[in-house]
Amino acid sequence: MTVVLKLGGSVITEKDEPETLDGRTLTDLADAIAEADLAGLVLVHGGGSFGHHHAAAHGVSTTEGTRDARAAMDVHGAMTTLNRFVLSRLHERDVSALPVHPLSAAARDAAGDLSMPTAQVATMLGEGFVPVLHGDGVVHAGEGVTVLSGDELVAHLARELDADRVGVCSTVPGVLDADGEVIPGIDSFEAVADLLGGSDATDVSGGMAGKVRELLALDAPAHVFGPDALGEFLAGGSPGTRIG
Ligand SMILES: Nc1ncnc2c1ncn2[C@@H]1O[C@H](COP(=O)(O)OP(=O)(O)OP(=O)(O)O)[C@@H](O)[C@H]1O
Ligand SMILES: C=C(C)CCOP(=O)(O)O
Repeated sequence: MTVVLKLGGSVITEKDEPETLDGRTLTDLADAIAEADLAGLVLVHGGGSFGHHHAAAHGVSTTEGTRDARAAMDVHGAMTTLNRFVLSRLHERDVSALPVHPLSAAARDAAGDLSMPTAQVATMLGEGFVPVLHGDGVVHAGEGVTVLSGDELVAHLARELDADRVGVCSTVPGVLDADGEVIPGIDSFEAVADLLGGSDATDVSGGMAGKVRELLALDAPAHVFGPDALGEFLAGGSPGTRIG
Protein backbone atom coordinates (compact mmCIF):
# COMPACT_ATOMS: atom_id res chain seq x y z
CA MET A 1 0.00 0.00 0.00
CA THR A 2 1.55 3.30 -1.10
CA VAL A 3 0.22 6.45 0.58
CA VAL A 4 1.30 9.97 -0.39
CA LEU A 5 0.61 12.50 2.35
CA LYS A 6 1.12 16.25 2.24
CA LEU A 7 1.53 18.25 5.42
CA GLY A 8 0.37 21.71 4.39
CA GLY A 9 2.79 24.54 4.94
CA SER A 10 -0.07 26.51 6.46
CA VAL A 11 -0.43 23.78 9.11
CA ILE A 12 3.18 23.34 10.18
CA THR A 13 4.13 27.04 10.09
CA GLU A 14 2.66 30.33 11.21
CA LYS A 15 1.91 31.37 7.67
CA ASP A 16 1.71 35.11 8.37
CA GLU A 17 5.04 35.30 10.26
CA PRO A 18 8.10 34.86 8.02
CA GLU A 19 10.08 31.67 8.77
CA THR A 20 8.10 30.77 11.88
CA LEU A 21 7.29 27.19 12.74
CA ASP A 22 3.98 26.10 14.31
CA GLY A 23 5.91 23.78 16.60
CA ARG A 24 2.93 22.54 18.54
CA THR A 25 0.97 21.43 15.47
CA LEU A 26 4.07 19.88 13.89
CA THR A 27 4.61 17.91 17.10
CA ASP A 28 1.01 16.67 17.04
CA LEU A 29 1.34 15.62 13.40
CA ALA A 30 4.66 13.87 14.06
CA ASP A 31 2.99 11.99 16.96
CA ALA A 32 0.18 10.82 14.65
CA ILE A 33 2.68 9.72 11.99
CA ALA A 34 4.84 7.84 14.51
CA GLU A 35 1.78 5.87 15.67
CA ALA A 36 0.80 4.84 12.12
CA ASP A 37 1.82 1.92 9.91
CA LEU A 38 4.70 3.59 8.06
CA ALA A 39 5.22 0.99 5.31
CA GLY A 40 4.70 2.69 1.96
CA LEU A 41 4.27 6.21 3.39
CA VAL A 42 5.70 9.12 1.37
CA LEU A 43 5.59 12.56 2.97
CA VAL A 44 5.61 15.94 1.24
CA HIS A 45 5.42 19.25 3.03
CA GLY A 46 4.52 22.68 1.73
CA GLY A 47 6.15 26.04 2.16
CA GLY A 48 4.03 28.04 4.56
CA SER A 49 5.92 31.06 5.86
CA PHE A 50 9.29 29.58 4.85
CA GLY A 51 8.93 29.24 1.07
CA HIS A 52 6.12 31.57 0.11
CA HIS A 53 7.47 34.80 1.62
CA HIS A 54 10.78 34.45 -0.17
CA ALA A 55 9.12 33.47 -3.44
CA ALA A 56 6.75 36.44 -3.26
CA ALA A 57 9.59 38.84 -2.32
CA HIS A 58 11.54 37.78 -5.43
CA GLY A 59 8.50 37.75 -7.71
CA VAL A 60 8.82 34.01 -8.28
CA SER A 61 5.77 31.80 -8.78
CA THR A 62 5.01 28.48 -10.46
CA THR A 63 5.16 30.27 -13.85
CA GLU A 64 7.38 33.36 -13.29
CA GLY A 65 11.01 32.46 -12.69
CA THR A 66 14.29 34.03 -11.64
CA ARG A 67 17.81 33.68 -13.04
CA ASP A 68 19.30 35.07 -9.82
CA ALA A 69 20.88 32.13 -7.99
CA ARG A 70 20.74 34.00 -4.68
CA ALA A 71 16.98 34.50 -5.04
CA ALA A 72 16.57 30.80 -5.85
CA MET A 73 18.70 29.93 -2.82
CA ASP A 74 16.56 32.13 -0.55
CA VAL A 75 13.57 29.98 -1.47
CA HIS A 76 15.46 26.67 -1.46
CA GLY A 77 17.38 27.48 1.73
CA ALA A 78 14.21 28.35 3.64
CA MET A 79 12.58 25.12 2.44
CA THR A 80 15.54 22.93 3.43
CA THR A 81 15.50 24.63 6.86
CA LEU A 82 11.81 23.75 7.24
CA ASN A 83 12.58 20.23 6.00
CA ARG A 84 15.22 19.83 8.77
CA PHE A 85 12.62 20.81 11.38
CA VAL A 86 10.16 18.24 10.00
CA LEU A 87 12.85 15.53 9.87
CA SER A 88 14.08 16.17 13.39
CA ARG A 89 10.53 15.97 14.83
CA LEU A 90 10.16 12.61 13.06
CA HIS A 91 13.59 11.32 14.13
CA GLU A 92 12.79 12.20 17.76
CA ARG A 93 9.94 9.70 17.40
CA ASP A 94 12.09 7.02 15.74
CA VAL A 95 10.52 7.50 12.30
CA SER A 96 13.21 6.58 9.70
CA ALA A 97 12.70 9.73 7.64
CA LEU A 98 15.10 10.77 4.86
CA PRO A 99 15.02 14.01 2.84
CA VAL A 100 14.59 14.36 -0.92
CA HIS A 101 15.27 17.89 -2.19
CA PRO A 102 13.48 18.48 -5.51
CA LEU A 103 15.69 21.39 -6.69
CA SER A 104 18.50 18.93 -7.28
CA ALA A 105 16.36 16.33 -9.05
CA ALA A 106 13.46 17.93 -10.91
CA ALA A 107 13.04 20.07 -14.04
CA ARG A 108 10.26 21.70 -16.02
CA ASP A 109 10.27 21.94 -19.79
CA ALA A 110 9.29 25.11 -21.66
CA ALA A 111 5.62 24.09 -21.47
CA GLY A 112 5.93 23.88 -17.68
CA ASP A 113 5.64 20.08 -17.59
CA LEU A 114 7.47 18.52 -14.67
CA SER A 115 9.93 15.64 -14.81
CA MET A 116 11.47 14.15 -11.69
CA PRO A 117 12.89 10.68 -11.13
CA THR A 118 11.23 8.69 -8.38
CA ALA A 119 13.60 5.69 -8.17
CA GLN A 120 15.23 7.19 -5.06
CA VAL A 121 11.81 7.53 -3.39
CA ALA A 122 10.77 3.99 -4.36
CA THR A 123 14.09 2.58 -3.14
CA MET A 124 13.78 4.42 0.18
CA LEU A 125 10.33 2.86 0.60
CA GLY A 126 11.70 -0.58 -0.28
CA GLU A 127 14.40 -0.17 2.37
CA GLY A 128 11.93 0.85 5.08
CA PHE A 129 12.59 4.61 5.06
CA VAL A 130 9.99 7.38 4.98
CA PRO A 131 10.95 9.83 2.19
CA VAL A 132 10.19 13.46 3.02
CA LEU A 133 9.97 15.79 0.00
CA HIS A 134 9.01 19.45 0.00
CA GLY A 135 7.85 22.30 -2.20
CA ASP A 136 10.97 23.88 -3.67
CA GLY A 137 12.48 25.84 -6.51
CA VAL A 138 12.75 23.96 -9.80
CA VAL A 139 14.80 24.72 -12.92
CA HIS A 140 12.41 25.66 -15.70
CA ALA A 141 13.37 25.89 -19.38
CA GLY A 142 13.05 29.52 -20.50
CA GLU A 143 12.32 30.86 -16.97
CA GLY A 144 15.33 30.10 -14.77
CA VAL A 145 13.94 28.80 -11.47
CA THR A 146 10.22 28.72 -10.69
CA VAL A 147 8.30 27.33 -7.70
CA LEU A 148 7.40 23.66 -7.51
CA SER A 149 4.47 23.35 -5.11
CA GLY A 150 4.03 20.49 -2.70
CA ASP A 151 0.62 19.87 -4.27
CA GLU A 152 2.22 19.36 -7.68
CA LEU A 153 4.77 17.01 -6.13
CA VAL A 154 2.00 15.02 -4.46
CA ALA A 155 0.27 14.56 -7.82
CA HIS A 156 3.55 13.59 -9.56
CA LEU A 157 4.50 11.08 -6.86
CA ALA A 158 1.00 9.60 -6.74
CA ARG A 159 1.14 8.96 -10.50
CA GLU A 160 4.71 7.71 -10.72
CA LEU A 161 4.48 5.47 -7.65
CA ASP A 162 0.95 4.32 -8.50
CA ALA A 163 -0.24 5.39 -5.05
CA ASP A 164 -3.28 3.76 -3.46
CA ARG A 165 -4.29 6.78 -1.39
CA VAL A 166 -3.47 10.46 -1.21
CA GLY A 167 -3.95 12.76 1.77
CA VAL A 168 -3.63 16.53 2.03
CA CYS A 169 -3.59 17.82 5.59
CA SER A 170 -4.34 21.55 5.61
CA THR A 171 -5.58 24.13 8.13
CA VAL A 172 -9.19 23.64 7.08
CA PRO A 173 -11.19 20.47 7.96
CA GLY A 174 -11.91 19.95 4.23
CA VAL A 175 -13.03 21.92 1.22
CA LEU A 176 -15.72 24.25 2.51
CA ASP A 177 -19.00 25.28 0.88
CA ALA A 178 -20.45 28.82 0.94
CA ASP A 179 -21.79 28.22 4.47
CA GLY A 180 -18.44 27.04 5.75
CA GLU A 181 -19.52 23.38 5.88
CA VAL A 182 -17.21 20.59 4.73
CA ILE A 183 -18.15 19.28 1.26
CA PRO A 184 -18.07 15.45 1.58
CA GLY A 185 -17.03 14.71 -2.02
CA ILE A 186 -15.91 16.53 -5.19
CA ASP A 187 -16.01 14.88 -8.61
CA SER A 188 -15.63 17.85 -10.93
CA PHE A 189 -13.84 21.20 -10.78
CA GLU A 190 -16.73 23.09 -12.38
CA ALA A 191 -19.12 22.04 -9.61
CA VAL A 192 -17.04 23.80 -6.96
CA ALA A 193 -15.00 26.38 -8.91
CA ASP A 194 -16.96 29.34 -7.52
CA LEU A 195 -16.25 28.24 -3.93
CA LEU A 196 -12.52 27.77 -4.32
CA GLY A 197 -10.25 30.66 -3.53
CA GLY A 198 -6.53 31.01 -3.17
CA SER A 199 -5.01 31.07 0.28
CA ASP A 200 -5.72 33.52 3.11
CA ALA A 201 -1.96 33.93 3.55
CA THR A 202 0.97 34.68 1.22
CA ASP A 203 0.87 31.79 -1.24
CA VAL A 204 2.34 31.75 -4.72
CA SER A 205 0.98 28.37 -5.76
CA GLY A 206 -2.79 28.54 -5.94
CA GLY A 207 -4.25 27.72 -2.51
CA MET A 208 -7.27 25.44 -2.42
CA ALA A 209 -8.22 25.85 -6.10
CA GLY A 210 -4.78 24.59 -7.19
CA LYS A 211 -5.02 21.68 -4.78
CA VAL A 212 -8.43 20.49 -5.98
CA ARG A 213 -7.38 20.76 -9.62
CA GLU A 214 -4.26 18.64 -9.05
CA LEU A 215 -6.07 16.03 -6.96
CA LEU A 216 -8.99 15.62 -9.37
CA ALA A 217 -6.57 14.62 -12.11
CA LEU A 218 -5.36 11.58 -10.14
CA ASP A 219 -6.52 7.97 -10.34
CA ALA A 220 -6.02 7.46 -6.61
CA PRO A 221 -8.68 8.74 -4.20
CA ALA A 222 -7.56 11.86 -2.33
CA HIS A 223 -8.73 13.41 0.92
CA VAL A 224 -8.38 16.98 2.15
CA PHE A 225 -8.67 17.22 5.93
CA GLY A 226 -7.49 19.17 8.96
CA PRO A 227 -4.71 18.35 11.44
CA ASP A 228 -7.07 16.72 13.95
CA ALA A 229 -7.98 14.07 11.36
CA LEU A 230 -4.46 12.94 10.41
CA GLY A 231 -4.60 9.85 12.65
CA GLU A 232 -7.95 8.86 11.15
CA PHE A 233 -6.58 9.19 7.60
CA LEU A 234 -3.44 7.19 8.42
CA ALA A 235 -5.58 4.47 10.01
CA GLY A 236 -7.37 4.04 6.65
CA GLY A 237 -10.34 6.34 7.28
CA SER A 238 -11.80 8.93 4.92
CA PRO A 239 -11.96 12.24 6.79
CA GLY A 240 -12.75 15.66 5.33
CA THR A 241 -13.45 16.02 1.62
CA ARG A 242 -12.94 13.09 -0.77
CA ILE A 243 -11.68 14.25 -4.16
CA GLY A 244 -12.06 12.06 -7.26
N1 LIG B 1 -13.61 26.59 -0.45
C1 LIG B 1 -12.53 26.54 0.34
N2 LIG B 1 -12.46 25.61 1.33
C2 LIG B 1 -11.37 25.54 2.15
N3 LIG B 1 -10.30 26.38 2.06
C3 LIG B 1 -10.31 27.33 1.11
C4 LIG B 1 -11.41 27.44 0.21
N4 LIG B 1 -11.13 28.46 -0.64
C5 LIG B 1 -9.92 28.96 -0.27
N5 LIG B 1 -9.41 28.28 0.77
C6 LIG B 1 -8.12 28.59 1.40
O1 LIG B 1 -7.20 27.56 1.08
C7 LIG B 1 -6.29 27.45 2.17
C8 LIG B 1 -5.53 26.15 2.05
O2 LIG B 1 -4.61 26.27 0.99
P1 LIG B 1 -3.07 26.58 1.28
O3 LIG B 1 -2.37 26.45 -0.03
O4 LIG B 1 -2.91 27.84 2.07
O5 LIG B 1 -2.77 25.38 2.28
P2 LIG B 1 -1.53 24.45 2.55
O6 LIG B 1 -1.34 23.49 1.44
O7 LIG B 1 -1.84 23.89 3.89
O8 LIG B 1 -0.31 25.44 2.67
P3 LIG B 1 1.00 25.54 1.73
O9 LIG B 1 0.52 25.95 0.34
O10 LIG B 1 1.83 26.58 2.39
O11 LIG B 1 1.61 24.20 1.73
C9 LIG B 1 -7.17 27.59 3.38
O12 LIG B 1 -6.47 27.98 4.52
C10 LIG B 1 -8.15 28.70 2.92
O13 LIG B 1 -7.60 29.96 3.25
C1 LIG C 1 7.01 28.38 -2.09
C2 LIG C 1 7.55 27.21 -2.08
C3 LIG C 1 8.97 27.10 -2.41
C4 LIG C 1 6.86 25.93 -1.75
C5 LIG C 1 5.49 25.81 -2.37
O1 LIG C 1 4.88 24.62 -1.94
P1 LIG C 1 3.36 24.65 -1.41
O2 LIG C 1 3.36 25.34 -0.09
O3 LIG C 1 2.96 23.23 -1.33
O4 LIG C 1 2.54 25.41 -2.41
